[in-house]
Amino acid sequence: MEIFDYDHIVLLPRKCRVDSRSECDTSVALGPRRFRLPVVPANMKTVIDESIATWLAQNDYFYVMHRFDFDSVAFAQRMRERGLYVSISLGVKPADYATVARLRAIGLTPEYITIDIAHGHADSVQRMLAHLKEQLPGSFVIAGNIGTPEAVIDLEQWGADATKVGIGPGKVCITRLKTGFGTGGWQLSALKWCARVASKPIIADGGIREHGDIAKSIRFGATMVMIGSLFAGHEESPGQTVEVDGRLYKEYYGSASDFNKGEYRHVEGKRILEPIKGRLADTLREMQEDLQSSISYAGGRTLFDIRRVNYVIVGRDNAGEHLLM
Ligand SMILES: NC(=O)C1=CN([C@@H]2O[C@H](COP(=O)(O)OP(=O)(O)OC[C@H]3O[C@@H](n4cnc5c(N)ncnc54)[C@H](OP(=O)(O)O)[C@@H]3O)[C@@H](O)[C@H]2O)C=CC1
Ligand SMILES: Nc1nc2c(ncn2[C@@H]2O[C@H](COP(=O)(O)O)[C@@H](O)[C@H]2O)c(=O)[nH]1
Repeated sequence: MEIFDYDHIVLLPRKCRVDSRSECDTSVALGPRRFRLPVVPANMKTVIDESIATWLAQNDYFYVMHRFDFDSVAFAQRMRERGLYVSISLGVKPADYATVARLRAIGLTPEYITIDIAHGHADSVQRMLAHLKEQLPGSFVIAGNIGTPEAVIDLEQWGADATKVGIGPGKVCITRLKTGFGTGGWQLSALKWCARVASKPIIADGGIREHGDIAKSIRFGATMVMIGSLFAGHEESPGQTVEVDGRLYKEYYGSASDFNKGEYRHVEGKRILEPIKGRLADTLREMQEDLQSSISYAGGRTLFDIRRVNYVIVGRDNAGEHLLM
């Protein structure tokens, strides 16, 4: 198996089929809706809050609200009152079952539910998937996080409508250091490996450092990418603003960090500072423009035309040209 990450891959252009990049369509369907970009901010406390979720939903972007110290049912009701789609996160503990019961009691079926735990290839996820399919059958359920083809096959069989791939590639992840496990350092080839067996959409989660990494994820089988660090440093990001030597930063911490948990137990995340770089809307616009360029370099007009291109591996022992998957 080839092992590589985002840094090691360059995609190869094909003859251009458009006169302007504005002809290239970056939109993607996921479940019941179509979104402007195959990009979703991570469901983390320092990346998304209710006001960002509302803005994203109003502007046809996908969002997944985080689940930490947060009433997901009240949030879902407020989104409904605003006429917006609902996309929440769940764990697998009794409190998460209580959330499902409350949603059912008020007759509110979220369009999207993301089951999001550290080791998603687990009986606890199978039980929650079965429960959701019984109690809220109208919801599109994303389950993770996982990092192997076996896990993709199991989660899909257990009822997941999409899987989320990525264990430890994130910027504030320390899973690989603390446990020795994960897809950190080879996330892109782990994605390729998982995509080969997937029959449903994959969300590639973690390790995106440049806008071009979005196109690379699509090339290797992702339908959507989840991004934390690139979104955490905006003016409206929920993390605390910190000034260091006259420069402004936003704090960005892992969901499994002591900063999120409030205690130092089973810590697999850390806290860093991201330089503040303007407004979220401007970054999303730039991502869209860059992805339109990617589609044009792929000789395409629509997002998944990117999957047709060849690639080279650079800066690795096994460098060389590679044909289609
Ligand atoms: N993508 C990644 O690499 C990682 C992401 N995270 C994120 O951090 C957040 C918190 O995650 P998590 O702590 O799982 O959520 P929760 O605190 O909701 O815990 C979920 C459940 O899974 C159990 N659990 C957690 N890790 C393992 C494991 N390795 N083996 C067996 N059981 C486990 C927990 O029990 P107990 O605590 O008693 O073991 C708990 O019952 C999530 O958003 C998750 O996605 C966390 C780590 C890695
Ligand atoms: N191992 C850990 N992974 C975490 C933690 N908190 C979040 N995450 C994952 O990181 C991505 C974001 O990655 P980035 O490279 O875009 O910054 C996020 O979606 C989670 O899957 C954590 O505490 N430990």
